[in-house]
Amino acid sequence: MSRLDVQSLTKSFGALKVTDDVSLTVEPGEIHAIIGPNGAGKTTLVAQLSGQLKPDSGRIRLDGADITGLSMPERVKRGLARSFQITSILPGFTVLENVALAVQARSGSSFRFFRPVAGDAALNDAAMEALTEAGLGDRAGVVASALSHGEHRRLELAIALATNPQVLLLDEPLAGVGGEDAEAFVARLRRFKGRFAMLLIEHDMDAVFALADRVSVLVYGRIIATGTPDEVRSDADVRAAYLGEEGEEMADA
Ligand SMILES: Nc1ncnc2c1ncn2[C@@H]1O[C@H](COP(=O)(O)OP(=O)(O)OP(=O)(O)O)[C@@H](O)[C@H]1O
Repeated sequence: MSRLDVQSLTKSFGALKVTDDVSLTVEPGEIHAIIGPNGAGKTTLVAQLSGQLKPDSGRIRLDGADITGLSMPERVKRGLARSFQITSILPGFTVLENVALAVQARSGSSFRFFRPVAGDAALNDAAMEALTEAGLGDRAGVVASALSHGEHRRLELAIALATNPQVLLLDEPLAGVGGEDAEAFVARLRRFKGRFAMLLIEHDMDAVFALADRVSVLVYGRIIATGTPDEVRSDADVRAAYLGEEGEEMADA
């Protein structure tokens, strides 16, 4: 199992420092959640970890190896995968084809994109296994456009699982998912606990406090606190940063 180690990461957009000297670790098998108000820089941080965005300075290490300069496909090959907040699913393809195609594309072999997926048995087996684990095994042959929103989110999870992650970056996996679907999703993520590490960005405080081993709080690009859910919940700085509705939500969680 792998460990992600982030040291003094910084990133500015013009005069706006969106990632301000961020250091954190995701230990093997750990779920480390990042919470913070809207615009705190959570998505920008994940984009730098996944290789989508280049940091201005700082280092990202996976199992001690410096991956700061690696491309997204190279990071995926080493076991660092990202489940996307923005849906990147092809509506006209089946659920199974979507997983198989995405795995090909994300592992850097996008030139094979239009090769008949049905011919690649190993790829299909891996895709099917990931779908089953994500709770979509019975929808494999359905076109993706027929999926509900909650099923779409599970398909995104399946795509990430199919790349066999050691560290999985989850950017708001519960966005737009409510009620029982959200509870089932949280239960599903809990089952993966210990198998690979997860960095979880999520606004749903119930989910964060139910899942996370540690929580870091990002405010204006800086981590103001890191600790167990209980430690973070009782931290005065964190409560001040979450004044209002979310603060109450945090106190209740
Ligand atoms: N490409 C960009 N160019 C300029 N500014 C950007 C860019 N991307 C993000 N920002 C700004 O950086 C800040 C952090 O944005 P980011 O999306 O990372 O925050 P967030 O914590 O993920 O927010 P949310 O919880 O609303 O998703 C915001 O002020 C945003 O407007």
